[in-house]
Amino acid sequence: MVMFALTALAFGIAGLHGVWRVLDPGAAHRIAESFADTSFSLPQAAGALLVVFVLVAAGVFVPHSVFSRLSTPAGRGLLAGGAAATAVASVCVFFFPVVWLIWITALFLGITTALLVLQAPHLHRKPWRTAGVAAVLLLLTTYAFQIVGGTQAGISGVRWYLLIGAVLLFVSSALAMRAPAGAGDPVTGAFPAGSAGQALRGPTPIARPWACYLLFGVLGAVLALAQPAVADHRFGQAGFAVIVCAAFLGWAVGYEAGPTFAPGMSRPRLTSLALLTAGVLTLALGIIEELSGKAVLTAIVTFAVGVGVRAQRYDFSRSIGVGAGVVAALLLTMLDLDTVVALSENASWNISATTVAYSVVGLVALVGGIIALFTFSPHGIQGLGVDLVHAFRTPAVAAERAEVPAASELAAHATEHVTGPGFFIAVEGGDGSGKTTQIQLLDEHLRARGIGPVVLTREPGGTDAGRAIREVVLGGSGVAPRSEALLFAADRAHHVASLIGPALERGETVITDRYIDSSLGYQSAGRELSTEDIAGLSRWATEGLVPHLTLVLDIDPETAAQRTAARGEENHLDREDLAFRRRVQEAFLVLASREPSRYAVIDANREPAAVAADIAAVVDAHMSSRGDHRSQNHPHAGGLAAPGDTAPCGTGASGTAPRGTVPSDTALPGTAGQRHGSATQHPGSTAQQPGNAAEQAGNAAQSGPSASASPVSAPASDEAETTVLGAPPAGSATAGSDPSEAETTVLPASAPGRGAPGEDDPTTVLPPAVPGGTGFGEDDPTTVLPARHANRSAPGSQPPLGSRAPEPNPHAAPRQPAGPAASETARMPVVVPAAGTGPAAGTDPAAGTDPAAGTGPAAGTGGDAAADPEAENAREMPLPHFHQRVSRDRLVAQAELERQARERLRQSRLRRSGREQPRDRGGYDPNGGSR
Ligand SMILES: Nc1ncnc2c1ncn2[C@@H]1O[C@H](COP(=O)(O)OP(=O)(O)OP(=O)(O)O)[C@@H](O)[C@H]1O
Ligand SMILES: Cc1cn([C@H]2C[C@H](O)[C@@H](COP(=O)(O)O)O2)c(=O)[nH]c1=O
Repeated sequence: MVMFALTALAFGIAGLHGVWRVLDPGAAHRIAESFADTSFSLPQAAGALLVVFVLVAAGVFVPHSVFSRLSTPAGRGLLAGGAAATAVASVCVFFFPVVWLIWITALFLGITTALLVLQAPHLHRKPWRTAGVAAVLLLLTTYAFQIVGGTQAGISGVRWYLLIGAVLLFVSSALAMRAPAGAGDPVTGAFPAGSAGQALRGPTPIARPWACYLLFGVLGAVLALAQPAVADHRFGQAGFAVIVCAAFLGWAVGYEAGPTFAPGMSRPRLTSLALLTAGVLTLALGIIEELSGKAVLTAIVTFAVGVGVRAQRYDFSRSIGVGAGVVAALLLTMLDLDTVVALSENASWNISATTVAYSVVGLVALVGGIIALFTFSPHGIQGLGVDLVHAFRTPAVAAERAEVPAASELAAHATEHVTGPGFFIAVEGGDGSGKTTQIQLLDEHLRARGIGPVVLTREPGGTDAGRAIREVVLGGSGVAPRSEALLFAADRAHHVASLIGPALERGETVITDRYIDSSLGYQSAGRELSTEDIAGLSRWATEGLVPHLTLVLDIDPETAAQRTAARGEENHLDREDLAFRRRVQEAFLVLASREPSRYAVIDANREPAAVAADIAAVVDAHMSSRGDHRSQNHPHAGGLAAPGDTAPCGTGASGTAPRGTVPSDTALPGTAGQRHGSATQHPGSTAQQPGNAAEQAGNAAQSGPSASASPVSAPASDEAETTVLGAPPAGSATAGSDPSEAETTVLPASAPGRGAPGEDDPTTVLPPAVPGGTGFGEDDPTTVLPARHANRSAPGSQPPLGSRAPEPNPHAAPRQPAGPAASETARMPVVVPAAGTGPAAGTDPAAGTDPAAGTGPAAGTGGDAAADPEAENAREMPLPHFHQRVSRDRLVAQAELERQARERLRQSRLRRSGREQPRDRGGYDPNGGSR
């Protein structure tokens, strides 16, 4: 907002300046004369600028490895020294503005920046915040000078600006020295606000990041060309500041808006179109010869860059792209070019070096954008029209992708099952965090309190079938990542259906050593599989059952690694490297920060007894706030909650295990996917409003008796070292109970086992072919189209809704034979999973008819995804694709189809009341038994 206001102000001043010039024609003449007098040479200036840039870059890059070995106090001392040295050099430039002094200052500046980034990496993440403020300062300084002394005076403004910078550097140097030791050092269990998404996203490589490099290249070029263009067109130094401000502004808005921008468009396509747009507008930048036009176009170009790069998960250095763009642009500017091309009798085009530079960069981006349109998306240009038509609409699917799924899906799931009155605890944490040890201690604690029965179980391997799966998935060197994900989900499905669900129905307390979050941590954050798919898979496997309480044992990954190494029994996952462990650990923390009412983060670096004491306190608080109805070994003491009951605390539905809130966007916190954690409720009961940790903490403070009675306090933020997350407000919100909210989900990704379209139903919106496949993810390459007579090919394909009993048993899903055998023959070649997208690939008879289907290893070949570049790309774009040519009429009808599908879904949920009886009982004791 500050940037906006200041830039608006600057434009206002520019406007006034223009008026003044119009009112005083002599002034314009004088300015032109003063330029004519100078011996300014653009090629030389561009060369000098290039050296400045290279020296800054050298300073930023070269010493990293040296500095990173320094201890914190030494690093801080060096930072203070660097700032002081830069300040001294800047003062020297002020008095002796010679070019070699400017270069020395540039080198110092680079080194100081490198030191700063090492000490405070978060400062580097959104450069427009810091550089933007500097640009606005420059704008104000140079305008002030130009208004008083004319265009030429703007140059003196730059010198004074340098002096202001020097003073600020002296001050910051002193502050850096005085900062208390340890300030800003990371603490376990905490992550800097805003960095969670980045932390969890981790280094997610994309197969072909060249489009992102090109986008950053355009950004570098337009920034670098601002000064030469200004000199070329004699806009004055303030003109430079205007263009730079516009560039930062556009970039910032684009980057922030990126995840939600054009929600109806697939992300690879958005990136491609952004590149294409940036190319066209950069070309235009070369043609336009007027300041405000240049500034506005620059802002739109950088906006496109922001949107385009943010639409991708990426793991590459933006500095490389920006650096290449800067160097290319400045080298082109050094060409000594100045030609006038007559366009007509009255119009001519002045081709200068900057014009050429803009044009070349724009052309490269334009060509790159066109190539990206064909190759970046797995679909090529197929469906481009659909994406364009739907780009700015927020159909249900697009809305899910953008912002809302958790709440709506919760509401949807809440109507499906009522689980028994038991209490469900999951213990999560990295390998060696002490889960097994703590579960034993918790069991003892509950036993001492007279709470029982308590079922101790684990994943994988809580059941007989699960033990066989454990052997497969953890034995030897493991299986392919996707198989791994499916096997964990398979174990979980059976675990819930045969052990956890029935135990909860009986009113028992279930403590599981790992649950859904482990899949999100290991397979999504760790293995870097799509979070959407992993969440969807678990959601489907568990039919949305989530624990009342999840205890996250937060441990320094190095300590945990030492513990597992000392213990001696390591599986292949235990032996993953530290980066992997860190990603897993951070994923748990992100998940916990989403739903503080359902999570507690415990510092597990401490002695077992201290950890156990915290856990006992948290569990006691949660249990007592629920009425602790099982404390007399009295199964079903709590009974089933009647619709309309109010949950005594926000841990879930009243007396029931909550269903549904499997976070589906863990890779995107702080972005479009920043969906708030939620708890679900039995219909009619109060539901917790989606909200962030801080909001919920705030709510808790004002909440009713249950919250205030709890000995556990809600955290003020998610940065507490040991975050003991307390009970949320009793009547915190009611939004989730609004049936209309359920309607915001069209056949959610969570439900491959239900809601399949009826073949006889012409108004069915095709559900996803794989869990999570509705396209909610940032990396979703598809637009979901309505389809008729299409069959699902998801794991556990279901018969169409129309063929099911009128009152379908919601537990029926897992019983359906999975895989190809269950797929019915498609009457139309509609569902063709993309190459390598999952188990369904190759199962559709239409696969052979689609060119894309045969390209990937999964299309019937069963090849290794990791080995194949195509498959590697598919790994990033793992959602199903609907290769159907869509008629215009159908597109027009889509909104109506979705509405009808929603209505039917809502009706069918309302009708559902069946409940499956347990089929398989088992139990797990970490020591081999159960009690
Ligand atoms: N608080 C603690 N301090 C030191 N050592 C501990 C602590 N808790 C557990 N340990 C030891 O660390 C090792 C791993 O503990 P434990 O098996 O409980 O962890 P885990 O999280 O269940 O591991 P995994 O996930 O690999 O099964 C064991 O040797 C255990 O004795
Ligand atoms: C449930 C689940 C587990 N894992 C991994 C995590 C561990 O490395 C092993 C289980 O070993 P433990 O000694 O029983 O903790 O499996 C996973 O990657 N994904 C999951 O969903």
